[in-house]
Amino acid sequence: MNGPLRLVKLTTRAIASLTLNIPQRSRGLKTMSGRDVSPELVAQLGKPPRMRKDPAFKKVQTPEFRSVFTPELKELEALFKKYDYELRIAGGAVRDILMSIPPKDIDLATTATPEQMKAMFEKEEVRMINANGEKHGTITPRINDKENFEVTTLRIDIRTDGRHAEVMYTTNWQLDANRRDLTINSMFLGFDGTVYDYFYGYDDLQERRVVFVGEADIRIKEDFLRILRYFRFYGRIAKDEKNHDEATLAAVKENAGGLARISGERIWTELQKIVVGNYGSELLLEMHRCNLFEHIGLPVEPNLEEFERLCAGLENFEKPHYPILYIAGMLHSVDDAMAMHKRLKLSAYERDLARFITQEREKVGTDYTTLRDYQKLCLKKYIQRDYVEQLLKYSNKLELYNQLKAWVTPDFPIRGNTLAEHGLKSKRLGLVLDELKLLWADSDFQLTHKELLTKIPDVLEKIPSSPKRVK
Ligand SMILES: Nc1ccn([C@@H]2O[C@H](COP(=O)(O)OP(=O)(O)OP(=O)(O)O)[C@@H](O)[C@H]2O)c(=O)n1
Repeated sequence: MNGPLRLVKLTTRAIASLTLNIPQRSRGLKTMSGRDVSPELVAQLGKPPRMRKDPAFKKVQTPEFRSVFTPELKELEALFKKYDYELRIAGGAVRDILMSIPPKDIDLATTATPEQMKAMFEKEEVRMINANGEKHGTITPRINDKENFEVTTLRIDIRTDGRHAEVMYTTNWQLDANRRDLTINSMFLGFDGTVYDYFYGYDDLQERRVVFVGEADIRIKEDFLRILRYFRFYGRIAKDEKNHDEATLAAVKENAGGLARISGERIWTELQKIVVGNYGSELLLEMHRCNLFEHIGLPVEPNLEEFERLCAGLENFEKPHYPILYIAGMLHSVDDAMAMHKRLKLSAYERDLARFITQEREKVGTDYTTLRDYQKLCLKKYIQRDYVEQLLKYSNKLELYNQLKAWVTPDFPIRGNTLAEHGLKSKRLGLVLDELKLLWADSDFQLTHKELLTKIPDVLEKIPSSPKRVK
């Protein structure tokens, strides 16, 4: 979730009822200010998730677990212990450790409130950084001027609007687990190696099963980006490309429109990880079947045939590939590329590559056949050499791709200012330069500075006196 959190206080009765997710307890819930608890929350109480009777069960002592214990983390743990607050590793890091993957970063969860943490760190003279995090319930101590840790207070989402959450702090670990997206992301790990798993995340991880905590529909409505997170983690965890939980897919389909409310940048970040991950192409096709495309800037009726051809061809090339390269296969035209850019806010590089590929791909095999053709393309002013290499990859031209990769571009013997000295200006100068480069390429890059200058009159003959703007 992003955006600031708003805190509300609930009555004791309301809190008690949240603990167990039992429907009858949801009736008549009020916040302390007398407001009704959100309908989503009440709905959430509608069906209790699969819950473990004995959630604290396993001692993990894998190398991945031990490797997270830097002296700084140990020091932080000792501090929380001294003040009698509980501290555990939370979410994604637990999932990774249990899969014997060293976690990228370690999120920590605690029973201490942000205020309590601040008081503790101030007293112990521990510097805190990123004061911004506080409005998200996260304090970031920097230990020994060496390592930062994000510590988030246990919380419950009281009210959500699909993007932001209104939260309440709690000291109940199960309630915090209950607000998380997937069962595999809902576990905690104590510093003695105990796994705290309330919703069978451990079993799901062993079985490579990707499901939401409780009802998928509710979890997705809390944050529609979770639709894409589902596909991303499916790629990371599942053993088989077609082993989706049917109820989950149904909820994804049902809530597809919610993605329209999520920012392009966040969608693109997830989408990129999905396409380059395991089963990337199959997942993209599944996302299409779930009617997600129109909400994430991709064509409602994508170029499936081209996409299939592209994915098969890319197998012949060494990975990784740019995510945008896969996506370009789904597009029919330059207009599709620009519409996608408008929605997803691609980088300038990605936008131009998508545009270049959709514009040039039909010329491969017709206008462009030899290595020389591609070398000439590389020499054009607005074309980066990398685009041309990507075009060859895209078109499954392995041999030409390798040849172009091995080609060292020789130095063009003429500079723009030499032409300026010959009275040529701006656009016309650029066009002459481009033409001379083509002649130079045709001479196998042999024409000298002097020889090229003698070609200028011929070149000028070919160029209209007031050229149209070239894109
Ligand atoms: N929309 C979201 C985003 C995050 N989370 C919870 O917050 C944790 C941390 O989120 P994040 O850092 O985004 O993902 P990770 O699970 O750590 O995955 P990654 O390794 O890709 O960072 C998740 O594990 C999950 O418990 C959630 O419930 N819903």
